[in-house]
Amino acid sequence: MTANLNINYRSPIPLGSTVLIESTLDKEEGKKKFILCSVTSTDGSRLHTEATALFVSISVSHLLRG
Ligand SMILES: CCCCCCCCCCCCCC(=O)SCCNC(=O)CCNC(=O)[C@H](O)C(C)(C)COP(=O)(O)OP(=O)(O)OC[C@H]1O[C@@H](n2cnc3c(N)ncnc32)[C@H](O)[C@@H]1OP(=O)(O)O
Repeated sequence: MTANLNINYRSPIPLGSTVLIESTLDKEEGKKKFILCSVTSTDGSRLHTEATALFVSISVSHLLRG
């Protein structure tokens, strides 16, 4: 479950262009997974977007609680 999501938009993505999206597991602490993500041009020369996210593992009952 997404607990936190931060996105920095560094440069516009031209409509119709192809981009490279890379995401990596930065670290894991118990139920918490910290993810890094970037969106670049396919040759990697231009950074479009970078993001960090925290995902927390949950049980099904967490969802049912509402
Ligand atoms: C350009 C790139 C784009 C990238 C796009 C990517 C696409 C992604 C797509 C995204 C699409 C989105 C679509 C969607 O996903 S939609 C879903 C959106 N998310 C929700 O609705 C989540 C609502 N929140 C909850 O259900 C609960 O709060 C959760 C499950 C998150 C935790 O409740 P739970 O009762 O289970 O656990 P806990 O409260 O004991 O916490 C456990 C641990 O976590 C730490 N903690 C909790 N919250 C935060 C926080 N905000 N910052 C920092 N830390 C936080 C907390 O301190 C504790 O740490 P520790 O004390 O154990 O060390």
